[in-house]
Amino acid sequence: MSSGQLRRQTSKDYISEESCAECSVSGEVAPRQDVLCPRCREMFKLLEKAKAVVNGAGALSLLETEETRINNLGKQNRLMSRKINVPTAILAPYRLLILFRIIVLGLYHAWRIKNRNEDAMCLWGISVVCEIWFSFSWLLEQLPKLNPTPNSELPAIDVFITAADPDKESPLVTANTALSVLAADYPVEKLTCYISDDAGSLQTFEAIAEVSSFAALWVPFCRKHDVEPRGPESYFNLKKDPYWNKIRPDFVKDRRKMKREYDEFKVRINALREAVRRRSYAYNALEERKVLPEAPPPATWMADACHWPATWINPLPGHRYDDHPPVVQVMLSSPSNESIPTGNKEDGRSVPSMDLTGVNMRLPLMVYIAREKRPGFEDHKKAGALNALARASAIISNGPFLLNLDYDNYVHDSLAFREGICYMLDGSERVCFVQYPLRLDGVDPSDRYANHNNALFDANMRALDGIQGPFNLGSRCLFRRMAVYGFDPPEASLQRTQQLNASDDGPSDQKIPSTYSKRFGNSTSLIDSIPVAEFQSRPVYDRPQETVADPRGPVTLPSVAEALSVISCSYEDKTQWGERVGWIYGSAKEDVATGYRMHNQGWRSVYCAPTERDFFRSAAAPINLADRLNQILRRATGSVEMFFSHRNPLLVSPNMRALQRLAYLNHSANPFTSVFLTVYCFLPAFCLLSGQFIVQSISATFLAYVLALTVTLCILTLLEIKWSDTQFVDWWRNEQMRVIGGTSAHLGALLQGPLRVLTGIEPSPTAKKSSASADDEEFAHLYAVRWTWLMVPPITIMALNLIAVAIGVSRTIQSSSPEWSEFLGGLFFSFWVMIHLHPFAKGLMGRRGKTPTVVFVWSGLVAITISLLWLTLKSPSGAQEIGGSITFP
Ligand SMILES: O=c1ccn([C@@H]2O[C@H](COP(=O)(O)OP(=O)(O)O[C@H]3O[C@H](CO)[C@@H](O)[C@H](O)[C@H]3O)[C@@H](O)[C@H]2O)c(=O)[nH]1
Repeated sequence: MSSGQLRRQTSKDYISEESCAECSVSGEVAPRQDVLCPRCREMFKLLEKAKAVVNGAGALSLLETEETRINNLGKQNRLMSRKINVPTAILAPYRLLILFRIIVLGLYHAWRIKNRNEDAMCLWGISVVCEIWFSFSWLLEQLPKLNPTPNSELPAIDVFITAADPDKESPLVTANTALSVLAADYPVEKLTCYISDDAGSLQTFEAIAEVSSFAALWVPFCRKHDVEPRGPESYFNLKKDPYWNKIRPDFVKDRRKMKREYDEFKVRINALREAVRRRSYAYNALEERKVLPEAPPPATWMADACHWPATWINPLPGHRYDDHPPVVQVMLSSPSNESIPTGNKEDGRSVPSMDLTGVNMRLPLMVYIAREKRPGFEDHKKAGALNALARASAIISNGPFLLNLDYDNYVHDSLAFREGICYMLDGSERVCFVQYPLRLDGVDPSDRYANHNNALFDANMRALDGIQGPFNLGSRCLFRRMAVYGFDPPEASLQRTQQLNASDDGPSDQKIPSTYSKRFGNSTSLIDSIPVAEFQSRPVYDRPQETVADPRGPVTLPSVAEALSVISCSYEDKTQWGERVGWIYGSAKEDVATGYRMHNQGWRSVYCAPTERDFFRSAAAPINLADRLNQILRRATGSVEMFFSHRNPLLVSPNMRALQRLAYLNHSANPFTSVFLTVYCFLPAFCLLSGQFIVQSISATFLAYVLALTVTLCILTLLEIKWSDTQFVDWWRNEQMRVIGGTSAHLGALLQGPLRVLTGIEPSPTAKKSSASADDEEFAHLYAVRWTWLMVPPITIMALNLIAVAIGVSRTIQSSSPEWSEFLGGLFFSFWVMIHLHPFAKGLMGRRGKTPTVVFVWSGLVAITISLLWLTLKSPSGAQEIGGSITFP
């Protein structure tokens, strides 16, 4: 199939006109080549050629032939995406307000520095430093939002699903993700689904085998009745009427049959754990010896009594539990395949795909991959798994685009792949990846811990889309394979190739593919699959047929053997995988680091987040307070690591735009705000305890500044809510989590980050609550109270503020000359802190008041210690009267 046909397919239903969206010229020629769409650019070149054949007889016929060619080209290559600007009525006041607020902030800080609080220099000094940092931090966050794009109304492959541990990540959830990919609306011969199983677990393998059988029913059902979403769990759990808009009379019968089949499928998947356990050596050993052998790892037998190849029968000394040999197994063959070759085992399953009426229907290719794990080799977690998938897929299917999904991120809208791929094919050869937002199922209705994170997904990422593009967020990201391989964007690549050709020396790894082995490793099949750099700079439709057409032939045994070799542990030795090639190693945030490398090379990314539809959703979310704090801790640790690494955004190359650089700087420096924020949250308590305030007197000037800063912030927020199409409640939850995370997990990250840079210890993964594993009570996990040391600072802040309010009230009431303004200032300030910590307090209470006693003991002790410390510091003589009646020794 030609690229033109592919484009026409992907643009189906979206483009009804032929005019150029970039230059707004229909069939005419605009003067500047750099603002033209590919079609107009061709027209422009054509006129230039015609002019060159001055008055010659050939001019007219040349013009006619070229015109016909371009018209055909134009028809095939209509633009499929367009950028919609934020209305000026919102953007202009938004930018003006930012400017105005910067001026007010400048004046406010000057005023604050000039007007010292001589009575409480300590309070004054700390508050001024904190406020200056907040302004700096606000600037870092606000400036990249100067040029947002609201929504992209747009019309997507080698899909990677990563799974790590079937005990923590339900195989049923992984199976649902795989089914949603297989049922996506994309040409089956163009779609390959890879499931990476880092545990090499037979349980996951057999679940995927079940998927391949069930897909033969599920995919035809989805296509026949056009059902959405195409993950069966989410489809059968839909709250809306399933029969709405369905006109085929056999729908009711088919749906009932599918529901029965899916229930049986679930039972089979859920029974696998026990079934596999019974077949494992470890289980037998446990049964016999009543102890689980620590090492060597257990050998396991498959259902047909064959040895499961991802376990050793005779393990070597030193093998750990999760060590295993590599496995590549083609579970569903591509349409052109006659037989299914397997790596390590001979019993390939071929599943006939029958639709509900008994007619054969083709299914996409599906491959199970477990990369090798051995003692002495670092596995690099998810980044390592993705790099192994990138190499194996290059040999098996070599799709020019890669889409990666966490085990729980299923395709919610069947058009998701088509939409994303349109951005890639639109002549936007500089686009390295298209990022989709994360939308969650199973979050409590009030979204207590801001799990939906709409401020990030709908405001910050959209804002970056107006600069150089959103960050890579780890999952739901469609990559250009060449960008993953670490190549420069087309123009830079072309320039470099030309320079190299001219000078004919230098590090020519883009010119002489023989040096590729140092970069990509020794697999000749892998190196042969990399198209030569020359085609990088040409539009997709202008490249030789073989670089854009389906490169997949039948998956042969030699290619499976080669795929096995590139997923061995030692393959990456002395190569650039994990550094200049593939996903970056050594970072808790391999995603952001990988996207950062690409932006630094001059690539741009695109955000694909239409408001009216969710392309991907996640079936699991950390809705428990402790889990959420640990998730924030892990992410913030990645940010701190980035700050202290050679990827510090202050050191970027000139290829990265200034505002994009600021956005990365804000991302990596953000946890430092926690120090100032924590100190600032203690200030109201200190104010109330001491009877002082952060300014000497609450004057009209001070109030005017506070009012101006608050009002501008409110209007900015309203405008931001408007252009990002979010709700006020999303913004407010985000603000609360910013304070909760800032006073807990971010502080932890500041301790853990540098330690990790020095020691390289990996943080533990995030625990998530899967909606597919139903609890007796809905959102029961939300109310479970679990202790983590990250809770100590916010508990202390709350306790101290409460004690201070009590002391402040008592002193003011009993005093003969009460300092009302200082008291009210401190009270308001304290209230501000407490309402931000409200979700945290609720999280501590649980549902039935089952808060661990340690929480109260800790909070009481720390709060009393700090109060006494403060009073002692205030009164060196050792005795001071507070409020006339309360005295401290
Ligand atoms: O050794 C590993 C560890 C994890 N995974 C998979 O990676 C995905 C993410 O897991 P993990 O990183 O433990 O969970 P989270 O903390 O939830 O990950 C968030 O944060 C990561 C780092 O920023 C991103 O890559 C993820 O997309 C994002 O969901 C899951 O599908 C895992 O199965 C592996 O394949 N191998």
